[in-house]
Amino acid sequence: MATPRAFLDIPPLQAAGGTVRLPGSKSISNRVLLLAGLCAGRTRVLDLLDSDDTQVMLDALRALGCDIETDGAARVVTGLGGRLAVREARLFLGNAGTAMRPLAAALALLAADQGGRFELSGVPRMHERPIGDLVDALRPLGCTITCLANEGYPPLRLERGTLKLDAPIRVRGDVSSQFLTALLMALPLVAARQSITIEVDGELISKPYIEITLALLARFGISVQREGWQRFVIPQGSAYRSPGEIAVEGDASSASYFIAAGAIAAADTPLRIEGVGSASIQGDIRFVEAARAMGADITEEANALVVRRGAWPLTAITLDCNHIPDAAMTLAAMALYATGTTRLTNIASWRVKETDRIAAMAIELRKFGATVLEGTDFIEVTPPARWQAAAIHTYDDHRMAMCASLAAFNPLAGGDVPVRILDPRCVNKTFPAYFDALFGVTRARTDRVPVLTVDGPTASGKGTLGSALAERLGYHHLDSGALYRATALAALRQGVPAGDEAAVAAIARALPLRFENQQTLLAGEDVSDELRHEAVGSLASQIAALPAVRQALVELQLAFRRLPGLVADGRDMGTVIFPGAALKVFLTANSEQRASRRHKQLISKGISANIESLRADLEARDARDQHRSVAPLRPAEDARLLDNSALSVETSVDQVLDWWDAVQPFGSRATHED
Ligand SMILES: O=C(O)C1=C[C@@H](OP(=O)(O)O)[C@@H](O)[C@H](O)C1
Ligand SMILES: C=C(OP(=O)(O)O)C(=O)O
Repeated sequence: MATPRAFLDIPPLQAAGGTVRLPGSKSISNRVLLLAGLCAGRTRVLDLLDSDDTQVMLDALRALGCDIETDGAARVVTGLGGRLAVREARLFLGNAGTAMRPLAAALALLAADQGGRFELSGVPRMHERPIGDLVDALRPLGCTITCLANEGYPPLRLERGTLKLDAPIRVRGDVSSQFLTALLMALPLVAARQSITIEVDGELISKPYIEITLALLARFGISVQREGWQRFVIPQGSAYRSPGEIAVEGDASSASYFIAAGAIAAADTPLRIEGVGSASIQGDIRFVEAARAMGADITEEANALVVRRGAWPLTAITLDCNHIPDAAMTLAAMALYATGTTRLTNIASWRVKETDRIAAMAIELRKFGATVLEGTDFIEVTPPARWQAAAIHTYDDHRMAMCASLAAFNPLAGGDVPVRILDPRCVNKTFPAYFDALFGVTRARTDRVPVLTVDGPTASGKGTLGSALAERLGYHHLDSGALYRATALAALRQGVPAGDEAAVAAIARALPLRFENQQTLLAGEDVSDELRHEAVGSLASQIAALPAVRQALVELQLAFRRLPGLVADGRDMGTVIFPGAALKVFLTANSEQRASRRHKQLISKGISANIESLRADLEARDARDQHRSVAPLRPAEDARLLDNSALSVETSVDQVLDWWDAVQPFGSRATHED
């Protein structure tokens, strides 16, 4: 399933269970990439996260002259060995704090020491995320840093300076721990001749992220000496040494959504989460303790977690969340299922992350009917007395989208409403396949999984329309014609004649067919092009008239109705297979148009064709389809008719989406600002 652009509607969810594999940790991935890029030689990185945040780091390293190869599932980074290969670059770092802050420190030191001019920028929100404390720590060292728009914020320009490293370096840690992390990762670059001391001013937040930094520095040969959280010393002569190969753990913050799903909805089957466990170096693994306090039953393995529903409803908690700032957002979503009021404190940093997360969470959770109280550094959530369907703004914040998806379990707490996630692609920051993963381990009542059917005669463009709609809605796509064509192809290959109904039905029943990445695979072989051949098409039309064959394919077609929804195109989708579909479209076009489209399609594939005979053939097929006794081709009584003879594909798609929106619980207004 492709994540749609505008919104994703999640039907009410009933249960969670099964196995999910986590993507790599963002915090580890970007640290490992930077350290591999700064040290000498090659580092093979396994299980790297592939997402927007790591993409900007990879692009930046490439722009700086690091060689990055793909070797099977691994990435191999050849580092700079502490010497700038490129003296000037403009680096775009999106909204990745783990790229902006550490790269700013490393390039500020390198540019000051070796000469150079680097500009670091990001998305507009990145230019509102503070970096002043890091700039203030680096300037006294002789780094030349200019804030190009507002003092204390990116974009930044970094240029030649004169380094003075004798005095301890002071940094504030109460706005973000990433400033200290940035210094710890960058300063070994200049620690050859003297030890370097960093002193933290004030209370350090998000401390466990410093533990990740120290653990990974150790893997790269740097052993930092420390006195609590106040003083860190990088010994003289420190130099990065590649570990050769390093594997990235699954992301513990990403695990939190599935831990929550298990705590809320794994009542029958446990939810197994693979990729992190008790051996994790990520602080967010301590989300497990918070989830347990709310009632989750969690068994920890070294690299996996098994979650079951424990206490139900969940128990409200009051918790200082400073140590788990990211995963704490998930507790706010779990609070929707708790008895009483959950209070999450010491989370002021939420206000300077991807969005003002305290404000955003308060506004959006209220839409479900929850009572939410916010303060400068806390949030209190009391569950809805009555659940309301809501369209949730995500503010380009991946965690807002992932947290909001958990509200779809509302049937387990007396609700029965779908959840609309606006701009769901924001999950690309750290977890591009989030919704696939979620739908892989959750279940809704079949009749709540929405279906949109598109029926119509041959060459009416229903396949094109169906797949475009599925893409826009983020739904699965069933091209039911392909099932008949694949049965026909299999029959042709096995020499079974169309007249042998029982034998063709047996082939249909056991059809080893899969749809994957726009390909149709028959027994593992890509037959997408072959299915379009006229011989296959005309046999398909003949066997589609056989009742036993149609019956054999019913189960297979019904099985396509999976979360989050289905667009099914064919000839009897709305009349026979999915008679309860929320929207049925009957697509037509005149035979002249259809013959001309089919002609173009064949010619573009290098297959010669005669337009007149195609048209005669189409009309003969229409007659056969309309008059067959089983499931004849006709519009369902409640179908919307769409004649696309004079319409572009985009116009047809927009028309159907308008109809679709009108039958949704939210109505079309819910997608706009409200
Ligand atoms: O160092 C890191 O990898 C991170 C530190 C935390 O930021 P703060 O230190 O700003 O709280 C966290 O929120 C962020 O997602 C990742
Ligand atoms: C705060 C986050 O990201 P960043 O690394 O950009 O700070 C986050 O992922 O929740």
